[in-house]
Amino acid sequence: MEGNKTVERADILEYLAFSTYMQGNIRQALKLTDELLEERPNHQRAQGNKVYYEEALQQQKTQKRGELGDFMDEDATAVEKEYTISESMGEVEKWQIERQAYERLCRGEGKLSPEMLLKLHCFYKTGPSAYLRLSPVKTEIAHIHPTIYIFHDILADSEISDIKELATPKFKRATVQNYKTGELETASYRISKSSWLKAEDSKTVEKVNQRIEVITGLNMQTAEELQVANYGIGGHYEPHFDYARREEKDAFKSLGTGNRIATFLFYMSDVDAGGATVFPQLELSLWPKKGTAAFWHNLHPSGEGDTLTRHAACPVLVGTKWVSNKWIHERGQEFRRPCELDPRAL
Ligand SMILES: O=C(O)CCC(=O)C(=O)O
Ligand SMILES: [Fe+2]
Repeated sequence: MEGNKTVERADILEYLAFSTYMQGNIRQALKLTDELLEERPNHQRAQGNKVYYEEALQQQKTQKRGELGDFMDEDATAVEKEYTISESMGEVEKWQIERQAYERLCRGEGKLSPEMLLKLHCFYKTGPSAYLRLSPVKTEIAHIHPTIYIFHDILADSEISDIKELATPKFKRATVQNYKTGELETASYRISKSSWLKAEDSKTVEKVNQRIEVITGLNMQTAEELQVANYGIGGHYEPHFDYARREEKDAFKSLGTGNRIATFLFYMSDVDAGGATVFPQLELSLWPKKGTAAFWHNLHPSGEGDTLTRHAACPVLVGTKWVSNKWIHERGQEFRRPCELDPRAL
């Protein structure tokens, strides 16, 4: 990419401004146009667009005052489209803040605090099982409280090709669960293709499941099958929890294995640009690297959901992104990750 100088920065800024405008974020479109004009003060279309965006912004402000009250910020256009229905202003504002963090982290502009950075470290995980003693796993701590682990060189290229080959013929558009009706449906906030692989499907899938068990110390008997997902350009999954909240109707009921206690996420490709997994409340972006995996607990040891684990898959900008997820459930972990009475215990 670095060597490819065929596109002018000014052109990128112009297109980016227009597409940002089309998504409803006029203020950002104006900001990008100002940036373009700083570089090219005589850019005619940019001069015209600036006036146009300024007027649109003014118009939007007047409209919004009528609809939502004086304190609504103009940046909320995109928010409004999906969120006005019955949510209170507090919810809208929260959504807006999260949206800004999501976009910032996707651009790679997250900043972990110096205190956090001091605590991050790497080590070889050598126990407790004999497997790990013989074959230690390169482990990186990417965040503390909640602890987010990155395991390096955890999948071989040959295993990745096997998994891709098995998954591809079964791909379907990915769905989400409607939290009111419990139905699975497609949604514009999750764009990818996915399929599920059983351990019985192949020796590779069976071995991969065993590896997750050894590394996490958690029981795989109650885990979901291995989900494989592929994101094309623009593919993404907006901020969400992997675990079910109390108000969600019958989530995971048919499985009978409780909530999703933990997530194990394999990266099965590098991504040329975009495609990070981001945690908006943690200032954390994880960049896909073929053969690595991320792991975190979604629930506190009390069984209470850890809201800080809310995360998203950023849009792929260049290239394609492959991941596979193993969602590990509560049942079967009673002695491996014992409960705590304190709801917030770590
Ligand atoms: O693809 C990613 O980076 C994250 C995917 C994810 O969060 C999910 O499928 O639940
Ligand atoms: Fe997720």
